[in-house]
Amino acid sequence: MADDKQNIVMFPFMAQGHIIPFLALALQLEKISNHYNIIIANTPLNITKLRSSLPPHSAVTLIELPFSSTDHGLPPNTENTDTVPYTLVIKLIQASTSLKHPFKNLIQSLRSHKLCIIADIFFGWTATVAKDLGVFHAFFSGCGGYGLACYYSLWTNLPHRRVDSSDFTLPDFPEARALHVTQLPANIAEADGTDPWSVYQREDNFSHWVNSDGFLFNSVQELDSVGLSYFKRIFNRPVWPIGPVLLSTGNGSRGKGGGINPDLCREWLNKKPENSVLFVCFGSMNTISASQMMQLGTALERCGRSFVWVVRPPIGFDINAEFRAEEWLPEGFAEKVLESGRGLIVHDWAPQVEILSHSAVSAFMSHCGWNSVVESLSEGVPILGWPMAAEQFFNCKFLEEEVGVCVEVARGKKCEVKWEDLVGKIELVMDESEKGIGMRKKACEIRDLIRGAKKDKDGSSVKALDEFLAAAAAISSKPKTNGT
Ligand SMILES: O=c1ccn([C@@H]2O[C@H](COP(=O)(O)OP(=O)(O)O[C@H]3O[C@H](CO)[C@@H](O)[C@H](O)[C@H]3O)[C@@H](O)[C@H]2O)c(=O)[nH]1
Repeated sequence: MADDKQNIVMFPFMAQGHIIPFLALALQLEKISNHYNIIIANTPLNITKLRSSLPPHSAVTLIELPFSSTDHGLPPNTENTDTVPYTLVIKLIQASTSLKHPFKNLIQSLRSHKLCIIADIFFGWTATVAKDLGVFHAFFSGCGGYGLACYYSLWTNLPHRRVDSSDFTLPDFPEARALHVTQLPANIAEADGTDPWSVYQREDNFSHWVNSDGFLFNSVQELDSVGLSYFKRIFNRPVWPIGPVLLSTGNGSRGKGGGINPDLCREWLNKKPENSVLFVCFGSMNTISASQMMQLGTALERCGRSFVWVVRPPIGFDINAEFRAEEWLPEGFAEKVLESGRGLIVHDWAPQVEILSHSAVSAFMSHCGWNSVVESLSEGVPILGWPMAAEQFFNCKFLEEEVGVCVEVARGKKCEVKWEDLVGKIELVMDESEKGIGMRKKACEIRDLIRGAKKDKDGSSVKALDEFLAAAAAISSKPKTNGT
């Protein structure tokens, strides 16, 4: 690699929701300038998948770090959260610390060049590796500032363990106001500081964050200032909101490869009137319970709206197994939907960015994963929030209470859901009611704000990325004194 170029080593956690924004950022950096050698490091199977997602002329280099899932008590070939049930995700996370030595070796081998590391927020330990070797390091958060602030504060303080009531506040993030215990992901609700999740987050992850040089966020300053300022306050480090970083149409197949041909999907949407379709999708790794699925199916049947619904086997079944519509959906639902053409049931994976950008789509029922949030709001599509895990509950709260572009329809993978309630909320957002009109208008305002952040050289996200690259170049050009 040419010496005058800066090497940027990017290291996402092994989950589609993390790899997608890293790949999007890698392609954006590649487009901005040919002064960078962009390297994405990951485990062999993720690298294979990434290779097929790279555009043909991309010069992004992919580097495999050795990893054997069976060494860590995981099933063979388990290298991504999309192939394991949620209960095994912690094992995969713990196993990821075995990448420390290969990662350190990689960084050492590249140290004679200008070098910068952009690592995942689950890989806190990379900041200490970087500090030891005297290499510039930043985290890139695929989560928004507000959601991650709540998530970080909860793990580090476990405030819900110290109160008797169901409502509580965050000691270092009062801006979030009251949280309710039902808004906690299962692993935080159960955490006591000694469980495997707490130990990983506190010891292998968060305790290393002080060693980083700053934080990149797939977010927008004008939208997310409160959450972003939390990280400036806690870490006294620069925060660069550079979003939205999106994988646009034409990047070939992503994720699991696609359960529907994007052309067919587009043709189906082309036949629908503007603003008439509800899109239902719960991210790259989540699904709902069998009873929730039945209620949602009934709601979609009764509400009379057109819809695209990405389905996966319900909780308790192998998420990658074949979908049994006759068992998990209301009787005759799939046939009726097909005959009437009112709905499109997509198995496992749909071209989400393309669907959300279609003018026929009016609302998005989503688990509020942050990629989904930015993809939706970038197109001015309001959200029916059904948070399920991680920081999704706080994203949903933020979007509903602070931004006004979301209505929460359900909470978690175990809650009781009634089809009548779902229909009511779908109507609320999609109807010509005052609330629906207001929410859609607000979503369009946020879309314009987001687009403004990426526009020309004065957009806040454009400037933030320039500032980050300048900081990385300045620090990584200095002669290294520490590290061996
Ligand atoms: O059928 C599908 C399903 C998903 N996607 C894409 O997959 C990504 C999903 O990301 P996200 O919406 O953020 O959901 P998760 O996969 O659940 O994301 C994880 O990572 C996010 C960012 O770090 C966190 O906000 C979430 O809580 C965490 O679960 C998005 O780019 C979607 O466009 C598709 O293209 N088609």
